[in-house]
Amino acid sequence: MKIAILPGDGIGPEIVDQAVNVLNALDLKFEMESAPVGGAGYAAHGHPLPEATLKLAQEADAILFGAVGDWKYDTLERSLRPEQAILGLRKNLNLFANLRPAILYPELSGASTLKPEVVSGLDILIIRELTGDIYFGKPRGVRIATDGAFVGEREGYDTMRYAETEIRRIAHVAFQAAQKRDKRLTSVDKANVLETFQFWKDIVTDVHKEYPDVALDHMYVDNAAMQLIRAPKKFDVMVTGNMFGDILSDAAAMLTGSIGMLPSASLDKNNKGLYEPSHGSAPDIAGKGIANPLATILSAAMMLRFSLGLPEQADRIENAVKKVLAQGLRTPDIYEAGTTKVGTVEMGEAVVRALI
Ligand SMILES: NC(=O)C1=CN([C@@H]2O[C@H](COP(=O)(O)OP(=O)(O)OC[C@H]3O[C@@H](n4cnc5c(N)ncnc54)[C@H](O)[C@@H]3O)[C@@H](O)[C@H]2O)C=CC1
Ligand SMILES: CC(C)CC(=O)C(=O)O
Ligand SMILES: [Mg+2]
Repeated sequence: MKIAILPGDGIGPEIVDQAVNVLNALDLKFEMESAPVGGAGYAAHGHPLPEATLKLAQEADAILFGAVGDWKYDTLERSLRPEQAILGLRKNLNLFANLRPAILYPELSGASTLKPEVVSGLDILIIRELTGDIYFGKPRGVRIATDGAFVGEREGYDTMRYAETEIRRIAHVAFQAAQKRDKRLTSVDKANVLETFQFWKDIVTDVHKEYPDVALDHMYVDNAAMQLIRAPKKFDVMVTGNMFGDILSDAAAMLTGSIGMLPSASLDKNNKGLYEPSHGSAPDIAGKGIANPLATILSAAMMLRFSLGLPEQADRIENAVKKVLAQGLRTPDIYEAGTTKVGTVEMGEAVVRALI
């Protein structure tokens, strides 16, 4: 089995190193090949998603991805900016289904900024559509306004759009995921304002006819953001578009104690996938050796479960993570008085030691 390793920028290489060590410690003899991506791809080959990197990703059975982005590239023209690498991989590989499980490990109930009783026992799944919406819609750009109150001025514009097929296929993923859990699905939209999301709501409602055993409700995204903080345990599975999912999943991350705890799987229709933490390249802490590698290690576990058909090995990694948390080891983002502060490498090494 071949795994493409794409560390990327900022803390990407630091956290991916730890996940690779954990995978190697399983002793399953994976074939792993690394390639530069994001700012690192631009620096090496003049493009954030070099051809050879895309080819490696296409040929591999699964992809382990760190993060891309670096302030020093923020002034490049958009097509050359690091973020185009992850957007390009998602689009090229048809990774339309992004699964972001927000689980609070009991040991971290005090690490969340919310009261323990609000978050303890939290186990929700956010399903984010990943290859459509305003992130990919065209046209987009900056132009001279030709109508409205600001005619003649420059205006920025993007296009929000969803095709019926795109909504149907993510709705099926969400209903099927709900069937395997508590059979409750919340579809998050902004149907009160946006045509795209009225259409989304109508299609999800139609797909629901095929899943009568799942209870479906609809919620506006602003309310959903509030409810996630007020009473997050009321949710089971949430499904939403690309942009709302991006924002809500970062909010959900804090329910788990830290964005450094939230893994993700981005899947195509055959469960080939790219696995990455939900966070970015964290340039503010890059190179300091303090990034939390657990979201990336847990993403590697998701890779074993969803793409490589090795659920027992995924369990091994997840149990090892539980064990190191029970041992009291904490990177600074999840540190509390009475626990032991460790760095990225020490945390990764502890997970390797905890594998049984
Ligand atoms: N999939 C990807 O590659 C993504 C890339 N980005 C890019 O990352 C760069 C930084 O973006 P930000 O908005 O700052 O988001 P970010 O997620 O990188 O960082 C937000 C905050 O969370 C902290 N943080 C993130 N991951 C952490 C970890 N594992 N351990 C401890 N603390 C952690 C950071 O230090 C920072 O204070 C930008 O260039 C952005 O475009 C952002 C999100 C996803
Ligand atoms: C480049 C961004 C769309 C990445 C991001 O924020 C995410 O996937 O969560
Ligand atoms: Mg994001």
